[in-house]
Amino acid sequence: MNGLKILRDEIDKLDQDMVEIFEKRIEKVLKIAEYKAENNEPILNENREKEVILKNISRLKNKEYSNYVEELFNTILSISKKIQDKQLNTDTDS
Ligand SMILES: O=C(O)C(=O)C[C@]1(C(=O)O)C=C[C@@H](O)C=C1
Repeated sequence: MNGLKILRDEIDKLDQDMVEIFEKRIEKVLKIAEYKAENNEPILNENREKEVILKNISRLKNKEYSNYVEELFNTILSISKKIQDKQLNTDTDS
């Protein structure tokens, strides 16, 4: 096995872990959507989003990646809101 193959296999494993974690995160996001629907809370919580981004930037060993982690979490948060919105609207329609 050459070096490139080894590295790609390692990336594949990390990607697999990320997808698993992503699905677990979505499960929690869906539960929060339920809570929000029951308590008439809006999907968007800007303060919480800022907290999530800052907390995860602070976890970086290499702060040079700060902007990338911010970009990553903005994407994750945007997906969360899409999923919550879809769930809430599907529930209302049914
Ligand atoms: O914590 C919440 O209120 C959520 O709905 C979860 C979440 C997230 O994905 O972390 C999603 C949307 C909100 O704007 C903030 C955070």
